[in-house]
Amino acid sequence: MPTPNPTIAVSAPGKVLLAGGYLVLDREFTGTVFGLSARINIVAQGIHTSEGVHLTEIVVESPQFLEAQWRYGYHLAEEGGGIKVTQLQVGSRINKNPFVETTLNFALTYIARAGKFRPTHSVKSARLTILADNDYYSHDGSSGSGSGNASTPSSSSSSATPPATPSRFAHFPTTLGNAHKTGLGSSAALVTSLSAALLTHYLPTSVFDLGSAAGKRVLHNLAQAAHCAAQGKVGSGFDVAAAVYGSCHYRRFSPAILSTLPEAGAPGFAAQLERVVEGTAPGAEWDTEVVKEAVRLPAGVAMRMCDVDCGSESVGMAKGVLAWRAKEPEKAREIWNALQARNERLEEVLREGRTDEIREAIHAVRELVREMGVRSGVPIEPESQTELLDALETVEGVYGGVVPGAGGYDAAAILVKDDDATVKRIEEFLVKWSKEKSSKVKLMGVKGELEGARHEKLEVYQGWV
Ligand SMILES: Nc1ncnc2c1ncn2[C@@H]1O[C@H](COP(=O)(O)OP(=O)(O)O)[C@@H](O)[C@H]1O
Ligand SMILES: C[C@@](O)(CCOP(=O)(O)OP(=O)(O)O)CC(=O)O
Repeated sequence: MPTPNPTIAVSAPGKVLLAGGYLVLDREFTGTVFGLSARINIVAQGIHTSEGVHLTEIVVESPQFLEAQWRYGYHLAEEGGGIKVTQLQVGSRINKNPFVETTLNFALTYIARAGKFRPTHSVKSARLTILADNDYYSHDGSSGSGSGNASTPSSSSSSATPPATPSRFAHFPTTLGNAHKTGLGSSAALVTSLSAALLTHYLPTSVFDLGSAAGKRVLHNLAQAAHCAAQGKVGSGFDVAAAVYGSCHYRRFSPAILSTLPEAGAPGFAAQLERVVEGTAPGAEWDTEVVKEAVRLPAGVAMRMCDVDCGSESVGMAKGVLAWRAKEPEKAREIWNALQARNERLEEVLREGRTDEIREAIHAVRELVREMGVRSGVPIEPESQTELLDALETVEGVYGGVVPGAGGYDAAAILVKDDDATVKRIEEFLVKWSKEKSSKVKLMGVKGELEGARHEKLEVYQGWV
């Protein structure tokens, strides 16, 4: 009887781009990336079948949500196309999850190559359970911190039994498609943690070790490739870098690295994926730069996020900024060079613990971000956000804040004194502010955190798997 693959748990953090929005799309510039305490957790376990039953199936489920189970059969695609999954129907209809499906195609194909598996049979059936920390989503129009959003387990139609006591993982009485995302990078954290879970479950530690530098590199390259394929575009990849490495100074990879890769299941996909992931494909060596030591917070300072109840579309925003850059290349270069220097200065002030310089360093960054916004006609730091950030600075214990990532109306990242009294003052201020401005601004529970993808203890997920 072959030994079953072990039951394991891993997690990967969400992201926030504190500085370097837009610039980080270009390899000439960099981004200041923070990992977050909100994680996507995955438990991977074998599926036990009675003797003689040949079942080959991968089941992925998100028991926090309604109708969130995806079942797949799999086969070896012809002409070296790798392992390709086919979704099986659950109930009356097929409910697609392109991020899960693409990750399975990529990760299982790589695992079969790297583990030198014989044809499909050696990939055994498995069940993967996804548990997302509550701050990734809000519902009932509210964005909560901690487990405030938890509803009773009885509203579940899922097969798993949630624990009876309020837990770290809320039960959202909605489908994933209807859940309101808070913008913490759920898809990148999901693709990364699902890849890490599959690699750890199927491969011996001698081939893949999440705790090693080589393991992190393989995970990063695989997750970037799968995430780009699933979202149908190549972004800067800072969100996947945050999920793998946690907080870091990030320079993107050359997009050409992924252009050599056939579609999952197409002839030659398996061999080329292995080369791309291992960085041995000629002309496709990875040039990502991740400097973890560069990004730190001063002792006693925390990075917190505010959720502003109002969505903005960052894809259209990036198009607008890049169109301006193409139209006014000289001015854009001048602003981006200056902004890069100011972003690096902010990073340095934080790293070196110069707390009394944080506010001024943030003001310098925001000034040029606003200029880029005005010139491109894109609301990167719109007036309502300028007002909010300026007003937050009047709260004792708040050093300053920015519109993170692409900017827009929906979030603020703030640097604050890391104590309960400051949190209380901010919460009180935001209640008053929301009333006065007829908007909904909330302090989320999530904090900046340094660590990236990691192993977790199975006990944490008791009652869910
Ligand atoms: N908890 C989860 N379980 C399963 N899939 C998830 C989960 N969270 C996110 N996803 C996947 O990620 C997609 C959201 O990705 P996207 O719209 O890019 O948002 P984000 O900006 O949060 O990354 C979902 O449609 C789903 O496919
Ligand atoms: C414009 C960007 O540089 C930053 C966007 O950061 P956000 O955190 O706003 O991203 P989304 O999660 O995709 O909404 C694009 C990029 O780097 O890919």
